[in-house]
Amino acid sequence: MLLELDDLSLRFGALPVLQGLSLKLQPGERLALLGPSGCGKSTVLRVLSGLLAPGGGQLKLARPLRFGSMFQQPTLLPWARVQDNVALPLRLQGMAKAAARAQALPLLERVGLAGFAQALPHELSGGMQMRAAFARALVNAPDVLLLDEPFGALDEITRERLGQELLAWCAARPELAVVLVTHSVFEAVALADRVLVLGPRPSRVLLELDIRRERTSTDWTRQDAYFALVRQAQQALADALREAA
Ligand SMILES: Nc1ncnc2c1ncn2[C@@H]1O[C@H](COP(=O)(O)OP(=O)(O)OP(=O)(O)O)[C@@H](O)[C@H]1O
Repeated sequence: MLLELDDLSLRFGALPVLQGLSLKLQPGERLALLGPSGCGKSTVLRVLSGLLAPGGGQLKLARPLRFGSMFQQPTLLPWARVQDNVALPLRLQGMAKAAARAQALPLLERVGLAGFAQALPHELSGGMQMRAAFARALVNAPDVLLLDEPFGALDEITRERLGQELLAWCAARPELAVVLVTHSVFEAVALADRVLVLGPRPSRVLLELDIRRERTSTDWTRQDAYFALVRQAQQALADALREAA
């Protein structure tokens, strides 16, 4: 076990957001979180990374963990070159500029942006900016990647391609664990090993789907089992939305 949330509860002032939420993450596992808008998915990511303290319950870490994060917007510094944007987490850890830049370069190559190291963010397309954000999330060799709707603002084709690149990256780094927040049931079942459907606020886990048991190595998103799991998650989500309404 890499990390565990045990019976988490959290409120913002008078607003109870999470109540009795438990989850576990194993090394190398990809976990997707689905749930109605505002149910607290981003809040769970903030608790996992230590940005928010649980109100009740516990966050247990197997050891001190490194986290990398990526959001719906690339959040690149507009005045900094792509290479410096990617190197930023290392600079914030105190690494010297030259060393941080050198460490950023192979990641830029890996995400297909080697030729754009000296470009400014506005010179990149939306998909390329997300690639730069992906490289930045990976530059400090994280144990856990926290992804908050990272492909949500992209067109369908770029979205699918980046999803495939995420899977390729995970295959190359078998120890890397991922928590993916998404609104897309299709994306969750396509990319994750396990899918958790959260209920309306105060939120807890309503349904857990184990994708690994069913997943095929090739053409997974064309299999009947894929669509059966998508339907199951859709049903749970529809129930949660009805409850929320
Ligand atoms: N810092 C904060 N202060 C007060 N309320 C907050 C804060 N952060 C989030 N909230 C509230 O907590 C609830 C959960 O927010 P959160 O962003 O975690 O939901 P979400 O499930 O990620 O939403 P969405 O799917 O729409 O992105 C919302 O009602 C939100 O308004």
